[in-house]
Amino acid sequence: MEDAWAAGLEAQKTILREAERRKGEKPNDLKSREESLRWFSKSVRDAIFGEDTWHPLVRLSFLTPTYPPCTTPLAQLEPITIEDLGLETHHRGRYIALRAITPPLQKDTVVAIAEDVLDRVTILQLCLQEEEGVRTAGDIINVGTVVLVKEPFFKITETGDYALRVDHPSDLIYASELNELYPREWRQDVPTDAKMYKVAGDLAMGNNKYWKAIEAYTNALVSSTDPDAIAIIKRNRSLAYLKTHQFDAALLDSGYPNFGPKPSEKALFRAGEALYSLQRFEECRQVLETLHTEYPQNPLAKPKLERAQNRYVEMDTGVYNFKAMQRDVHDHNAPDLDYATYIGPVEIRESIGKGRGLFLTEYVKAGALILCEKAFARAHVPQTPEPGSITTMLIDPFKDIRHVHGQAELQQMVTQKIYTNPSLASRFTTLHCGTYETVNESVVDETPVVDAFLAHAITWLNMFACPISSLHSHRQDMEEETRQGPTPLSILHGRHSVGIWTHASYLNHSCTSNTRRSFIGDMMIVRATRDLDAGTELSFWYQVPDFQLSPTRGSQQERLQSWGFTCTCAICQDENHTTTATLEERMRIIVGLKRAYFAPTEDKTKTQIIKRQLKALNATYTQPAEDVPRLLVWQSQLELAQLYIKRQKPEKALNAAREFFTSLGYRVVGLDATTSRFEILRWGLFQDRSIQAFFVIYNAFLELQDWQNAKVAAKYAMTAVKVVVGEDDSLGL
Ligand SMILES: C[S@@+](CC[C@H](N)C(=O)[O-])C[C@H]1O[C@@H](n2cnc3c(N)ncnc32)[C@H](O)[C@@H]1O
Repeated sequence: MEDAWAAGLEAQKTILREAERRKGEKPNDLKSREESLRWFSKSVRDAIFGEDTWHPLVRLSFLTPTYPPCTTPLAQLEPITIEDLGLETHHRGRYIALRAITPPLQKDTVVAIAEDVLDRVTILQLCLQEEEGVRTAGDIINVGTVVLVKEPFFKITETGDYALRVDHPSDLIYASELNELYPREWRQDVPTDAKMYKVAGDLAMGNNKYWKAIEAYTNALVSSTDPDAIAIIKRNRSLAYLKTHQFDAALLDSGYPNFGPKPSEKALFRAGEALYSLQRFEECRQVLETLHTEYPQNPLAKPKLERAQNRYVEMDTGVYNFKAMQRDVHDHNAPDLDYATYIGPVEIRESIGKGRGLFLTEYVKAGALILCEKAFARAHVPQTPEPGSITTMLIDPFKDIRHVHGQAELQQMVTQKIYTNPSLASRFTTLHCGTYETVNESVVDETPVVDAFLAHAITWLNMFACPISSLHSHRQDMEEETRQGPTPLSILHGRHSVGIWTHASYLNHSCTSNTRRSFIGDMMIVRATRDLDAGTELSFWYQVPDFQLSPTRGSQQERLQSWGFTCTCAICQDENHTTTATLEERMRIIVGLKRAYFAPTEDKTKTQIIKRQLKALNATYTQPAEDVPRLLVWQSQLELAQLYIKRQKPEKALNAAREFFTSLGYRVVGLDATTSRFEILRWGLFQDRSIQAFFVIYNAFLELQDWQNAKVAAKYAMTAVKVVVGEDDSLGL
């Protein structure tokens, strides 16, 4: 099966790569209407029986070479028909009017057969349309739907058929009969009675057909002159927009911010809902306060106002009910949480050699909350897929890149989000896009111009993998570790859903990072991992620098390759200056350390061997650990400390724990025979397992009956927990 799949995929990629040769050709073998309908019926049958793909559990979609969206107003484009379309050609300066003659087939794209005004037919492929839950394929296109495709792209598909492919959502215009570009040939005697359209809209609303309702209300508005009727139609359309997640349009139709002398209850309510969904909590709170004051009998006014107030407080203070957040994720299995974004004391500015970066505007202590950010978009991928569930795969046949799992969905989600809610677009479109060249126009024909390829480039460079909750993964990792011994860090990360967080996206990578990200559902929490001065650039790991897993020179740079930069942090620079012989020597010692740890010898012998080998390992480093944290040392150092605790040697455990922290560049006092209180004078490179190291110290002090120092260790352990799982409120959950 796998071989056949790989061969099938390769064949499709070859068709796409070779298509370019026929660029500009007007094919003389266009399918007739009957042939096209037969092709469509077969495709539907194959889709039903899972025979439309080389692998029944993989849904493939293919990227085409990038091209910009149309930025010419429709009125300045000239019409074209199917027989004049050239293959692999973007028909700049043209538009084509098409009418669907079949219902849609939902594959990786929405597919239908459509005719032009000369009765020729073509396959129409609509890419990156809304998710089925927001808009069904039948609402996107159906028999009789008339669309105008701007600057149509006619191409050879991966199956060798010809299709008109629409990548940019803004290149697709739905034409109503009242639109002057609606082809004359298809015009019927259209009633221009506003009342009739309004009734049609109301009926559609009653049947939960919100897209139809929007179309009918829009037609009603075109032919309405009565201001009262217009206000009512707009309020109704506002609700339809809310139901279809078009919050900008819903807000506009509600009349916000000018509700007039006697604001309507429905207008206030709908404006409140739209503002809430756009996360404009301060304005939302004000509108709902008016609603509550003007219409105290409205049963929803008070709870909705309280909800908006809670979001406002979170946004303003960074104080969250983390326990409730964790409950939402675990008990209610709801990865998309209803909380506000908090942006701590940070600003975006230039970071030399790294583009822009995120910088602190004030001093913060280790563990401080920097960001608690709701995802701009998040594609959920279950950790353990249900048997038989479909994997989506986005293939770039020209660069031979595969984007698996949530990445294809994420691109679709962000593309639709910025198209349907243009006020949110700039948060996303201003993110780093590498070398992708963007178009200048953002609005044409009063519609946002959405570049699907820009969305792809940004998604690729800015997305992060996320577990359903870091608390949950941390517990799983701990259980795994108890059963099997330490797991390499890289295995613990990157098996998750993916998302975009538009503020966190400004953090650059450093292997010597000073913050850590964690997740609760779709909330990303970024905390400082050390005390940091104002003006410090914040960084986190894009990839964990796990030199134990891939010890060869340059392996970390390889892991970072897809972001298109070379890390020049102190650790990476030091690696460049270290001889291959030394790197090999370190790996020999590491192998010896692992062997010693898992050997069936008694703990006393084990500790002696580990101690000796750690000494040899430390001797291979030339730079002080405060400048270059020793990523190959800390893990064995922690194992040594844990062995001493097991052997009830608290002083030795404290000493080994001190060495653990020293190897990561920390400066600590109070873990030796001195009388100083235990204290971290300088924080080093944070590792998740600092939690265990603090617990070693805590247990050692308990054994020594040094309650004061045990308390200090417990406090540090809680800071570490907060950094790793995002919070420390729900430890008892
Ligand atoms: C998520 S964005 C980070 C913000 C980005 N610097 C900007 O200007 O918007 C990722 C991109 O930042 C740059 N970057 C991140 N870390 C870097 C580093 N350590 N050195 C150089 N460039 C880095 C790379 O271009 C990478 O593709």
